[in-house]
Amino acid sequence: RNLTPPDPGALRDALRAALSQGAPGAIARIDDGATVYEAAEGVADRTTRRAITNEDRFRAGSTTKTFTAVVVLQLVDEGKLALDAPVNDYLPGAVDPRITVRHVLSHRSGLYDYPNTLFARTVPGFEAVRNKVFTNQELLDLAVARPLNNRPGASYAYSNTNYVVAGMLIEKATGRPVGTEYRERIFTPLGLAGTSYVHPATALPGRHTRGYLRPDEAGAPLVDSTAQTASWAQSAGAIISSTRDLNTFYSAVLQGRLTSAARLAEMRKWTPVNSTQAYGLGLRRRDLSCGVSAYGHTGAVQGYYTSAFTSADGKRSVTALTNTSNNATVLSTLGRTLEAAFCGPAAR
Ligand SMILES: CC1(C)S[C@@H]2[C@H](NC(=O)CCCC[C@H](NC(=O)C[NH3+])C(=O)[O-])C(=O)N2[C@H]1C(=O)[O-]
Repeated sequence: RNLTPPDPGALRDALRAALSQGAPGAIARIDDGATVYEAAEGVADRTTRRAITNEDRFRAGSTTKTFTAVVVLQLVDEGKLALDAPVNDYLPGAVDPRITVRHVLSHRSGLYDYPNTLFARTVPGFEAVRNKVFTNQELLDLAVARPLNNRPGASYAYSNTNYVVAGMLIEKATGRPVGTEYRERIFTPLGLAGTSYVHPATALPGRHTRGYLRPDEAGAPLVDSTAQTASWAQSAGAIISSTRDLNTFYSAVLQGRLTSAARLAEMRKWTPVNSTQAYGLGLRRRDLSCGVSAYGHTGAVQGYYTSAFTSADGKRSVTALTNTSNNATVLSTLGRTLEAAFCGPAAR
């Protein structure tokens, strides 16, 4: 399907709206074949007032889940994991014996989402973990202390625990840390020079935007959440990236450059989330108002909201970032960058 050209004005307007709703800064980049559109509004640093640009790296949150799913699917291609095998075949006694690898990648395992407990109170919860280093088992223990949300396979229920388990599967199958697998299987082959996995280091490498967490209490000042281990997230959300790199990555995923065609087809087996959204394996599908569907993921880690999506053929991608979080209005506004990228002026 030939897409209408992107609407740079709508892209800029979406970022300006995010600033009016509390984001100190916002950036977005569209890669449409060889044509690049960029927008940037506001500041990367509220103290120095330095302007944010698309050169600024950021905590990419749950877009990490797509990287993790790609590595798991590569291991399936290599015969080291099987999608419909029980997780416990690889991690004895780890979870309910009915849960399969496919269940965790599609958020249908029923495993409890432990951030609901950790971050029930936003800033106290964050301050309690920002310098902590968790083992995967400690995070899993937080989850299995609670009953399953649903019978494994019965329904969709988003849970970071699923991608902690996926990271454990990668490390068991390869004998290496997930960061090594990300780097050797994805970052280096795709030339993602602005993308890294530095857990548990708290500093973001290279030029980056600071992140600002909005407290629950109305009117309370933003909290600078830039420095954190992100250890609560790891293979569920600790990758650092850039707008350029996430556009390159999602384009490569949908063009089948990282997995076999059969495994990409598995990624695109959809579980409905609502009337306009579905979840595959580490991949979201968003059905837009203009009839176009976009494929990618969103992310929320303290101080950073990310949205990264590409077209069905991977030829047009858009990534956007605001350097604030715990602000549902801003997260919703970030979704407008999809309409700007894939629906063109008619959507305004
Ligand atoms: C489904 C999401 C949006 S949330 C999920 C994951 N992030 C988390 O689970 C952390 C959420 C708490 C972070 C914090 N919020 C609170 O503390 C609220 N009390 C904030 O906003 O910075 C991620 O990333 N995913 C996004 C995704 O996949 O799109």
